[in-house]
This record gives sequence, C-alpha cells and structure tokens, in this order.
Amino acid sequence: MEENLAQASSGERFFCRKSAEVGVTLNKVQQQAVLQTEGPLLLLASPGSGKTTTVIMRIGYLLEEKGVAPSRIKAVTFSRASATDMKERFARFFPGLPPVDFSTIHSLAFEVVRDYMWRTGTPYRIIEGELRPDEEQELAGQEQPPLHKKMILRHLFGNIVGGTITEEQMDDLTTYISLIKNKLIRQEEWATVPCEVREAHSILRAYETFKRSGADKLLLDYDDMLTVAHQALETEPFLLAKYQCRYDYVLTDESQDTSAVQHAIIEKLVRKHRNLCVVADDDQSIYSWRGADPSYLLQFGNAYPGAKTLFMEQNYRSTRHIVDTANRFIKRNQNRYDKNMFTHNPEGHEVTIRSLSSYAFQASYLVRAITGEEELREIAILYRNNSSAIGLMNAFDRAGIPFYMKDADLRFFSHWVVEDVLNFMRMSYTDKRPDLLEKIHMKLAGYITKQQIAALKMIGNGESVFDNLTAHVELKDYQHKLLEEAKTTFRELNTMPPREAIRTIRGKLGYEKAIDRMCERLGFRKEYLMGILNTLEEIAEPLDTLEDFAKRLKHLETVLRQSRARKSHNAVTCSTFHSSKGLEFKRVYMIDLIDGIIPSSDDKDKKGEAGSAAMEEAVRLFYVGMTRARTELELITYRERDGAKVTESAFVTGVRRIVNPDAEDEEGKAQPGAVTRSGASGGPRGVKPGAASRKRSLDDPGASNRKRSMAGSGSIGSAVSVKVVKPVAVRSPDAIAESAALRAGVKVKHRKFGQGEIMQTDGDRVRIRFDEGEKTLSVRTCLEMGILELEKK
Ligand SMILES: Nc1ncnc2c1ncn2[C@@H]1O[C@H](COP(=O)(O)OP(=O)(O)OP(=O)(O)O)[C@@H](O)[C@H]1O
Repeated sequence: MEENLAQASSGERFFCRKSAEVGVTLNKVQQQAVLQTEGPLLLLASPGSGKTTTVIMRIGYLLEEKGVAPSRIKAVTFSRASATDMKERFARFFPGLPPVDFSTIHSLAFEVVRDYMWRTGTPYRIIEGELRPDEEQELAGQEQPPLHKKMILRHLFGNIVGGTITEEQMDDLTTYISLIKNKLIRQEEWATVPCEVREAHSILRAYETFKRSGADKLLLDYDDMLTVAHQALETEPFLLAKYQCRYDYVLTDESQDTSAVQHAIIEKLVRKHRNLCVVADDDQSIYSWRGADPSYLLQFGNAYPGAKTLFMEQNYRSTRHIVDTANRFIKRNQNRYDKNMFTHNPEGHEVTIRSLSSYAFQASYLVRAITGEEELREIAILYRNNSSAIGLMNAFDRAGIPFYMKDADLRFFSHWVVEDVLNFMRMSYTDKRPDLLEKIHMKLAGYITKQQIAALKMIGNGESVFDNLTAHVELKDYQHKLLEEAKTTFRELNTMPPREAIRTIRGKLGYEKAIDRMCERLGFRKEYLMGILNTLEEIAEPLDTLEDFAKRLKHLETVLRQSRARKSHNAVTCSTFHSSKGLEFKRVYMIDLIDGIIPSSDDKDKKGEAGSAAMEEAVRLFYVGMTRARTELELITYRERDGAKVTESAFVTGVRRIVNPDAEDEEGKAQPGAVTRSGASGGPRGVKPGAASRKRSLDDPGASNRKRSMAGSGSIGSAVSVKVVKPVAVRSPDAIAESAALRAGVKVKHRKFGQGEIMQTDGDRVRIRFDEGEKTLSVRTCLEMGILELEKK
C-alpha cells in the first residue's frame, strides 16, 4: 500500500516534470503503462496511440525515478531503423541520460551466437550481405559456389531443379527458409510447407548440409542467428544464466511481428525476473508469411501467467473520420483483441473512395491531384505490390513531381522479361546476329531448338539468321513458314512505335505463348509476368521510336536509383503498404485497390484455416495503410485494366459500406467514377442521406478530391455518420472533347505545357509543338481528362 502511494507520487512528479520539459502529457493508460514496471505487461497499442512516446517515458521513469542503471535495460526493436529512431527520441526526451541498449533481436542473438562459438571453439562465417547484380552474375559462373547464401542457393537450385533460379524464385525460396527457421519447423515437416519453388525442401536440406560441411568453417545466415542462439540458450546453462543476469527489464517493440523463435529467446531471457513489457498491435501484424506469429499475443497469458494487459486506444495521429472508419473496418477480423480505437482530434475530411473507369487514368489522376501541392513530403502513395511503382514513377517523372521510393526495387529493369523485350527489339535492327537470336530462340513463334542454334552459329557467313536457318539448318516443316514470317515481322518492328512493337512481340512473334509454356513448365506466376509486359507498354505509350524506349528505360532506372536518396527531401513518398508501417503523412492515397491485388489472388486461393488467416492478414495490411493518414485518406480503385474488366477490392466495398451502409445493394454495383466519402461521429444523428445524392457518376477522373460541396450528411449507428458529396468537376468547359478537333495546324492550350500547335495526329497519338519542345500525347487521355483547350484567338 505504502509502496503504491510512493510510486504514485513519484509517478506524478515525473509526469508533471516531463510534461513541462517536453510538452507531452500522457493519458491515463499511457501513465499506467509507464508505472507498471514489474512483472509481465502486454501493451496493446492502436496506431498513432503514442506507443513510442510511452515506451521512452517508461524507460526514462525506470532510470530517473527507480534508479535503474541504463545497462540493466534492454529494448528490442523491430528493425535497425526503429532502434535508431528510438535512440534519437530518447535523447530528445532525456537529454542528460546515457542511452539504454536499443537493438534488434538479431543483434542480441548474434551476441549469444558469438559467445557460444567462442566457448565451443567453433570457427564460423556469416554468409549474408548485399550483392550487386553484376557481382552476382560474375560469381554465378564459378564452379564452386562462393560462400554467400544466395550463391549457394543458386548453385543448389541448379543441381536439384535444373536451370537458373529467377529473382522471384530466389525471393520465394529465402522466404520459405526464413519461415521454417522462424517457426522452428522440424525437418520432417519441411516438405509440407508450401513454396512456389519446386523441391524447396530438398534445396533447404542440401543447403543445411552444405553450411555444415561445405567449407572449413560453419556457415551461418541471419536466420541461423536466431535458431542457433535459441539452441545455445537451451543447452548451455552457463550462457543462459549470463544473459538472464544481464538485464533486469526487457521491452519488445512491434511484437506483433515477432516470430516463434524470437518469442522463445525472449522467454528464456526474462524467465527469472519476468519484467517484460511487450508492446504490440495485433491489428498491425503483417509479416506472418515470413514467420511472425500474432496468435502468440492472443495467448500471452499462457506464456506469462498473471500478465497484465493494457489497451492504448486513443489515436493522436488522425482525424476522427479516418479513425472511426479504420476502427470499424478492422472489426471484420475475428482473431483479434477487440479494441476500440478513438480520437479527440477534430473531425477532418471524410475518407474518399474514388472509382475510376480504368487503370489507365490512375497515374494521371494522381499527377493532377498532386501538381501544385507544396508540402510534398506530407503526401504518400501506398500500394500492395512494388510492381505498382514503375508506372507511377514514369508518370511522376514526366510531370516533374519529385518522389521518394521507399525500398525501391530496381530489379524490374534487369528482369528477364524486360531483357527479352529489348532483345526482340535489338533483333529488329539487324537479323544477322546469331548471338542475339540465341537469347530469345525459345521464346519466338517457330521455337528454334538449341541444336538448331548451335548449327546456325557454325555458319558464320554474316547473312540473315532466318535465311541461314532456312537454307542450311535442318528444320521441322512448320518452322519454315513461321521463320519466314518472323523475318518480315522483325523488319516491320523496327519502324513501329514502341508500344505497337511490344504488342507485336507479345502476339505475332509468339512471346506470350512462350511465357505460357514457361509458366506451365517452371511454375512462374503468369499474372506477374504479364504485369511487367503491361508496364512496359505503359512506359512505351507516348514514345515514337524503339531507341526512345530503350533510353526511357535507362532513364527511369537512374531516376529510381536517385529517388532512394530523397528520403528527407520535399518529395512524395511512394511505398508498399508493408514498408509504410510506422510512418505518417497528412494525405495518403491507397492505389490499385482491386480484387486480386488486395486481397491478392494468392490470399484468395488458400483454403480453410490458411485461407481465413491470409484474408485476415490482408485486412490488417489495408488497415496499416489507412492508419498512415493524418487528415486525408483516399482509396482508389478502377473497373478495367489492360482491356479486362476488374472488380474493386472487397475491402473498398467494405469501407463503402461503413461509409454508407444504407446503400449496400447500390454500392455493390460500384457506379462509374463514383466518389464516396465517409464521415465520423459528430454529424446530426438519425438523418439518412438521400440515396440519389449519395454517389455521383464522375467519369472525369481528374475531378478535385478536395474541392467538393456537401450534398448530404447524416449519421448512422452510434459511431459513424455519413457525408456524401457531389464532386465538383474541374474540367474546363472549353476543354476539347472531340477527336475531330485535333487537326494539324490547330492552336491549343495544354494545362501544363501551355500554348502549342498541333503538328500531326496519328491514331491515338497527337504531336504538338510547345514552347518547351514537341510532345506526343495520347488523344484518348487528352479528351477524357480534358487536358487540351482550343487556344482563343
Ligand atoms: N499523451 C499524448 N498527448 C499528446 N500527443 C501525444 C500523446 N502521446 C503521443 N502523442 C503524439 O502522438 C503522435 C504519435 O505518437 P507515436 O509516434 O509515439 O505513436 P506510435 O504509437 O509509435 O505510432 P505507430 O505505431 O502507429 O507508428 C506523436 O506526434 C506524439 O507526440
């Protein structure tokens, strides 16, 4: 009792002092979390609920009020970046105090491993680290695999499956291995864990053997750090005692993404004193595909009987509309702690749902929505897959909008599909190079075998490869006609605009059929490969020549590389949902919200328990995206992509139903270009908006998402009211709407490029001379977006 009182008063003093010093007054639950220093504590923190603030205050309290030495406290962070972030924040809050030990679980595990290896006299070597693509290429040619994880796996794949492992297969394989290690799955069960790579379990078995016996030292990868540390703490009582005695207070952050082996290490570490604070949000667990185990949190009391659980539900980040909508959205999941995120922040803008008629308008819509904004660092565009980034950056680069690509994936530009397309194009300049044909011979209509290529290479008369094949190499009957046609098509290809050229490669030259065959034979994901081809077409669309296309690809690669360095610049952030965790922006656009992307086709293909777990994780991922926005959140979907109909994401439909539960049936049909906005508590209760005013057809995807008049407002249920608005189109009444008006000699005004004169129109392309030079634009886009006006005389 006395101790409690003393603690309360020391707590009060501490909170008052810190409130004056750093200007943050902790709320009641946050204060409890700070004061509850002894015994196990599960701190369930909603997004933006100030968990980092609380964690830092808790550590400060232990040091300043309880007199704990900094070296007795261990804070385990999710990544090195969050360790740095915490250190910095801690230094700001407690400038006079020495730092405590903030580091990742891997770094803790590595310490244990080092210790263990030293004690047992085992020489070892770490086999991870970034390899440049050229380094990888170079090393790949060697007979013995260099002692690097990827190179060893590449080598084993070649031996066991045959052929060369692709980048995606390497990703799949390393994820599979991580999952197995992190979940501590026994070898007998490896074959039951699904992996897209054939014989993954056999490769893993060979990999484990190689690491133990393939070199003069024991080889360890990052996953091994965890399993070996876990094993060492299990079998070496001396080591266990040493680490158990090292810390009196342990704290783990982002614990929803902690895996079974990581939990097991922490359990061992705190077994004696049980002073463990686990900070987590089960609703933000998005890494179960690589071994994170959110179910552990749901059974926290089993691992730590008597543990206390606190819910930090007050969101300080976002406006009420966003918080209420996200809070209701996440409740569609079953396996979770039932939390109720709330905020005292102002109501703010409603959540916007924008349904475009086609994917083709998405990037240009974003460009228009962002052009003219000054605080670009306050804007984020979030997507499920990295593949969304390339088309986007193409559009931003053209529009001159600076962007920062978080975790930019440069591999697009060296992907074999991109290389193939460029090789097809190179063949159109000369058909006299057998070495070029050799690169694509099996991907061409007329399928030229390896033997035929070998025979061709023997000829060396410098003539057309097609002529030489027909005249000097033994061919199947059907090949003669196909190769003759290919020869003509390659010649025509050279003068085609690049988009048409890509379509010809895909169709007439047989590349898509070849991809089909490879997908069947090698288990590649067709959707993904077609996506690359579609992106290439998108890049090629406004370009005139194949040379322009090759240059543009090089340029974009450079731009992407440079964009990684723009982190602290005033630039729009483009990020996957995964990488956006922990970040916040004033305005957030979530894009490509269609069925098959989020939830992904993979999520949907899973059946039974695995299926519902995948679906719940997809919901959490969407929730992570939504909760990054401080004041403006816009969800973007569309109804057509690359000529095929697509369906909006069920999650968008879910949000729409939250926004407007009244109009479910109508909403299910998703009106073209419709804009729906959600509201939050605070509107007049019990007033239902008229169905007619709830949504509006908006086939002008450029309509401003912020300048809108309210057409109806009301409140449904107890938590969320609805405001649905009429969009005010910003399309100019003078905008050219008919293609007939686009004739050579006509003077026009472009929104961005200013005055210009039409030089030529050709199908969908219109070439215009502006002050800053000639541009070739898409007629369709100009008309649909209302970008061009007739210049007034
Ligand atoms: N009690 C409080 N009063 C006022 N502002 C607060 C309080 N607690 C936290 N904040 C503010 O809320 C914002 C979010 O806090 P913080 O970054 O600590 O959240 P978080 O929970 O770590 O976020 P997330 O996990 O979603 O990334 C910060 O600007 C912080 O200063």
